[in-house]
Amino acid sequence: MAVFTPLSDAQVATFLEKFDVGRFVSLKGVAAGTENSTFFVTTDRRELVLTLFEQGEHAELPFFVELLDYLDEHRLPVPGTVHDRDGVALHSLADKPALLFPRLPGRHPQAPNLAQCRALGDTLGRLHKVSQHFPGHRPNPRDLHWLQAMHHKVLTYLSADDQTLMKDEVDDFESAFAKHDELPQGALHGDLFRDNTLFEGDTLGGIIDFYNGCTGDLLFDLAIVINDWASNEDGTLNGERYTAILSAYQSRRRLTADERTLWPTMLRMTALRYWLSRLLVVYVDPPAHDLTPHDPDRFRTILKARMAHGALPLPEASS
Ligand SMILES: Nc1ncnc2c1ncn2[C@@H]1O[C@H](COP(=O)(O)OP(=O)(O)OP(=O)(O)O)[C@@H](O)[C@H]1O
Ligand SMILES: N[C@@H](CCO)C(=O)O
Repeated sequence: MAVFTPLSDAQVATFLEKFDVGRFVSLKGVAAGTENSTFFVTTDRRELVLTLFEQGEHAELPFFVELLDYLDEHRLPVPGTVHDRDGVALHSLADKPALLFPRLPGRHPQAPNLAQCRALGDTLGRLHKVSQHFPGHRPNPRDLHWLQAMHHKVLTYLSADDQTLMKDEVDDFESAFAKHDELPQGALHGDLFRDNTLFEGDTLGGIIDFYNGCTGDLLFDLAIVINDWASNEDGTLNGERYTAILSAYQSRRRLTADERTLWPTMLRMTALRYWLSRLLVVYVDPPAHDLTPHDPDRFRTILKARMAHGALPLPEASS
């Protein structure tokens, strides 16, 4: 379930009058999603998505609007926000911050094929190329500093072996990153899992859910993608998907020497980032709503596989 605040047809019809989007026809709550209330809205002119923000830092919403609009202006397949007749995107509805988006086409891929992996790698490479010039600023809220500060909170729930594993890994990341200058920076999606993409066949119709968006190491975003898109059931890397994503990505943006050196560490660090965030949801800060949390062990398995086997060699750019 992902409608925490129900809306009536009349409320939405009145809300839409601020915008030049046509007349209200119908409203449907969207079942997917865990954080916000999402609705599909049909008017006599178009299909829209209405999001009510239920939690998180509302002060950061203007950053997300700027980022989405910037990427949309640069022709990335993201839902740029719909602005009202006065040019305002961010509104309030049912006492919650509200944004209206175009509804993008497609479905989330469960088992992405290689053409879909290439499309994702190519689009992420393009996104990172333009996002290096994005003027906004929001420090990555899930970076190494966060890992250092937060991992203490879950240690008590872990076996002695897992406690050692987590502490040693965080120390290792710290010394690996300390040896290098700052990596290439830009705006990141920050959570680019398969269920935040929409595909029509092999065409990437949209990247959604930018609410982990921030600015920081571009390599962080790429490592999140590889761990979710190119991991086998046992956590090991799927070589074909790995190569398809990374060669398409590098045809848009070649990794620097420092990024190549830190790549195996970044894969481990982003695996631990999700192991930890999922453990925090299960043990420390469970959601108020009755939702099944994501499985933390999935990312422990991925972390252990990266520790055992490292990364596969980085492919060259595809032509
Ligand atoms: N612009 C869009 N076009 C088409 N579908 C969309 C769009 N935005 C959201 N959706 C649909 O609504 C669902 C929930 O949206 P979203 O992922 O933003 O919610 P959320 O509550 O932030 O979820 P979570 O953080 O758990 O992924 C998506 O899985 C997708 O199916
Ligand atoms: N993609 C996240 C959930 C949304 O932030 C996870 O899989 O844990």
